[in-house]
Order: sequence, then structure tokens, then C-alpha cells
Amino acid sequence: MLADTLASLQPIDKTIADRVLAHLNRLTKPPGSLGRLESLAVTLATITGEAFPRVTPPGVLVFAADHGVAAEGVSAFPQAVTGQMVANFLAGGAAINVFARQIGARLEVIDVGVAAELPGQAPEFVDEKVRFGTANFVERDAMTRAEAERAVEVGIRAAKRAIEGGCRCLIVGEMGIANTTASSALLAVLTGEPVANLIGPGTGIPESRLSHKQAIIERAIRARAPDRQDPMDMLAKLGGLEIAAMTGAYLGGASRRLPLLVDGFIATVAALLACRLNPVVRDYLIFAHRSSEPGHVKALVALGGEPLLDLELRLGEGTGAALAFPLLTAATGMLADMATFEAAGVAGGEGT
Ligand SMILES: Cc1cc2ncn([C@H]3O[C@H](COP(=O)(O)O)[C@@H](O)[C@H]3O)c2cc1C
Ligand SMILES: O=C(O)c1cccnc1
Repeated sequence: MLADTLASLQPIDKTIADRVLAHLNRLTKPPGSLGRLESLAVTLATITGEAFPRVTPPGVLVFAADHGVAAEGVSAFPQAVTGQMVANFLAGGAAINVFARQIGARLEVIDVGVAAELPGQAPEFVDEKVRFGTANFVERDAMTRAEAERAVEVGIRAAKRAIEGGCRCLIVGEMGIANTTASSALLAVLTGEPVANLIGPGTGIPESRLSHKQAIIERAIRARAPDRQDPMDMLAKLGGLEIAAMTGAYLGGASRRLPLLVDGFIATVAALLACRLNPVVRDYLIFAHRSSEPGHVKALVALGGEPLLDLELRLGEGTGAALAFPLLTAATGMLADMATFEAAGVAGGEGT
């Protein structure tokens, strides 16, 4: 399924851009005056292949999994919080629930590898557990290559379910205590950037513990020695199951020409992995916000991404993407519903 998905990716339709730009310039506003909303409209048209794209309803996929490296004291919270937050997602009480409701999103919570049995009665819950958390990657590979591939395929399937359920835009989020450590390790290997430039407080470890987090990641990279040319090897050795699934969700969404609204640090690292598996994915990405986790800027630079918002968020779950989603509906609404100079009887100016 992974090979088929990678092979099925098609470049976006750039020919539509001129038509959309011409239409934008006929709308009752000085040309270009809606700034980045106009380029966003063009991007959405080229992604979907539609001159008047629709992005509603959005789908929010929250992948949850645990990390063996949590045992090293790299997070401010205990590992049990991952499973407890899944229960919170299913009860509707987390930040992503609130923001997903506000944008009319369809939410799914997928257990890819939480290190606990979860009851999973709720209709939004999907049990796709590949294993009970990763191994501590300071000591051994986080998972096998086969497990990493299975986790990527969990994400591909989730994207396809969302699309078959009618979703027109994908927001991919995560929950996994210690996943800023796994993401920083992956990003260091992906970019060659020193770990010191990538690490941050995550859930809020004190300054004094940052050097410990850095040392753990550096030791793990040395010990695991992942192949920098092989994203699946990186995921198997340093990954998280939810990060692998997010990578798969981007691949699955891009293969069906869906706009992919990328959340914060973890989500951008997963998107970068998807782009390394097939560079065509890059054209389907829209960057929602700049997280205050320091590594996020480096991940954005690696992808040439300019985020829509900077609200100093550092949560994950898909929250920043859900908050940016109304900008996408503003862009599509502008295209579809604004009057032209001609229809409104408004005189054009220079350049219209
Ligand atoms: C209550 C709570 C809710 C969260 N929602 C997202 N995260 C975020 O924080 C975690 C990553 O930070 P670190 O690497 O420092 O553990 C991930 O679970 C991420 O989704 C949360 C963290 C907590 C504690
Ligand atoms: O930006 C993120 O995705 C993020 C930052 C800190 C903690 N968890 C997630």
C-alpha cells in the first residue's frame, strides 16, 4: 500500500493558476490587496485542480502513541498522560476538540501505539495499535522497519477514510509524551542541523534540563546511526509510531489531491519525512502556524514553508492548523462569492 501510494502521487495543476489570478483581478478590490489570501486561493486551486475549490468539511486526524525515550526524563509530564489525553479527546474536552468543533471538522483519534489498553468505545476512536509504545531509542531501535511501515500505512488508511467520508482538507495532529525529543532527533538527521539548535522545552521542561535532553538525542543518533537517505530507516530507529502515521496521512492526502494544513513542530517533521519519501508532497502542504518550539523554524526552512499565523502556540494535537483553517474558507469564499467590477458596476482602476 505504501509503494502504491508513493507511486500514485501526481504533481499539482499549475495551469489553473493563471485563470484564478485573472478572476481574482476582476473582483471588487485593488489587485493583490487581499495579499496572502490571494496566493492562498491560487494554491488551493492548484492543489485541488478546481478554479473554485471547496475545503469544507475539514478532517482532523489525531494520532496517539508512546515513546520509550520518555523513561529518560525528557518531558515535563509522565508517559501515562498520552493515554489519559486520548480519553480526553474522546470525551471532547481537549483543545483540539474545542477548535475542531468551531470549524465543523470531523475528528478521528487513532491509537497507533499508546502503551496502555484503551477502552475505545467512542465512534471517533480507531484502534490501529502497532505496538505498545516504541522502545527507548537510546538503548535500541525505536521499532522495526516493518512496524514503521505498518504505522505509515495506518496514516494512509486514516487519510483515505477521511476523504471517503467527504473531507476536503486534512489537519493532522498528534499526542505522544516525549515526541518533541523524537522529532528533534529525526530533524537533526534530516537536516544535519546541530541538536542544540533544534531542542526546546516541549511540554515545559526547565532550562536546566535542556542540556540533558540534548545529550540523550545526541547519544541516540550516534548509537542508532540511521541512514540519512532513508526516511523509513530514520523512522524505525528514532521515530515515533504517531510520527510515522502522520507521514502516511500526508502521503495519503496528497495522493487524493487534498490540501494538507500542517500544524506545529511534530507535524512539520512528519511532513518533511513525507517529502523525503516523495518530493511531490511539498506542493500539497500549507503551513498553518509557527510553533514556539525552536526546531520548528528549522523544519519550516527545510521545506521552504511560510506559515500563516504566529500565535506562540506550542501544543500540537493539530490545534494551530484548526485555528488557521478559517483563513482557507476566507480564501475560497473570496473566490466564489465576491462580486466582479463588472457585476457590481464598480469602475476598475489601473491594472484591473
Ligand atoms: C496535557 C497535555 C496535552 C497535550 N497535547 C499535546 N501535547 C504535546 O506535548 C507532547 C510533547 O511534548 P514533550 O516532548 O515535552 O512530552 C506531545 O504529546 C504533544 O502532542 C500535550 C502535552 C500535555 C502534557
Ligand atoms: O509545535 C508542536 O507541535 C509542539 C510543541 C510542543 C509540544 N508539543 C507539540
